[in-house]
Amino acid sequence: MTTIMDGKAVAAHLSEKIKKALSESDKHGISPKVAFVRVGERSDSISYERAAIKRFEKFSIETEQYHFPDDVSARSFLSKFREINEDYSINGILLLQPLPKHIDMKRVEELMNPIKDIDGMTPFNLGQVVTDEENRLEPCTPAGVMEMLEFYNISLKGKDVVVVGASEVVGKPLSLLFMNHDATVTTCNAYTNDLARKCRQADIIVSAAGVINLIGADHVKEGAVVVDVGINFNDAGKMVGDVDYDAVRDKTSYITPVPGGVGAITTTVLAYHLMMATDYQKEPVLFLER
Ligand SMILES: Nc1nc2c(c(=O)[nH]1)N[C@@H](CN(C=O)c1ccc(C(=O)N[C@@H](CCC(=O)O)C(=O)O)cc1)CN2
Repeated sequence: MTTIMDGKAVAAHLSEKIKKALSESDKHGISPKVAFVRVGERSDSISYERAAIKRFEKFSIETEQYHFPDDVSARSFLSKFREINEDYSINGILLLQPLPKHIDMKRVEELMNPIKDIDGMTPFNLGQVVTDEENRLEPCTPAGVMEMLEFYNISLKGKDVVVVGASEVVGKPLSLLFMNHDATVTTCNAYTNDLARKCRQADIIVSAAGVINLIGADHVKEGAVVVDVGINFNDAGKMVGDVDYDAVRDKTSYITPVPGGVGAITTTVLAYHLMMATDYQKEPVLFLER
């Protein structure tokens, strides 16, 4: 029997913790604020930002949006970014990725205050994933995958995991999170030979490649867990994942749909990270239960 993993249920569970933290922070007169920073008009960035704003509004969390044209000079962008970073009223920053090529992402990552980095992209926060520190700010999508697996009591120790996609925002940190749980991880990329054979060896497959129908029935062994992190839009403008869901579903023990799977958790993780970030910034007034 296949269990369809429900991202909304996981998000609802996490939302309770956020509401509790918000009510505690309110008692101390603390109102968290998040800044969204976007350069250009990429449709994936716009839809992620829109979804995140909607989520924050549901929690009545204040948001500020900073939009720059695609051709903004690197100098002028970095100068404004510095201001946002140093603004004491802003507790968390989400920088929509990717940036246009003429802006050096490494410069921005190094510049961002790790304590405001609610999407865990700075070298400091990624380093904390490597060393498996507690209470860290990790990238939201990988964190959402872990929340999903934990919610459904899927054990990771000793499991063979294949992560398809090696991006800095999802694939690489996600592979590290699995390693921290004592899983054996294979990280595949666009050059991987015989992807189907590698995937068939996996107890858990996570696809984060951004390629429609990349994972078919031939990639999945009977009883495997399949997590689809892909957010793609097909020719009809419908949101679809990387997995050929109808072809794969009956072979799996657990599977995530798109939409309604991991994507439905990510923005709630972002809100939770904002509470963590605010909590650190307001020490010694700690209001988040750990
Ligand atoms: N700083 C980052 N920027 C971007 C990231 C990221 O992880 N960090 N990822 C992409 C995300 N993305 C498209 O590529 C994207 C993600 C989520 C949504 C969305 O509409 N989410 C909905 C629910 C979707 C679902 O149920 O699966 C929601 O959260 O309510 C759109 C696009 C872009 N940039």
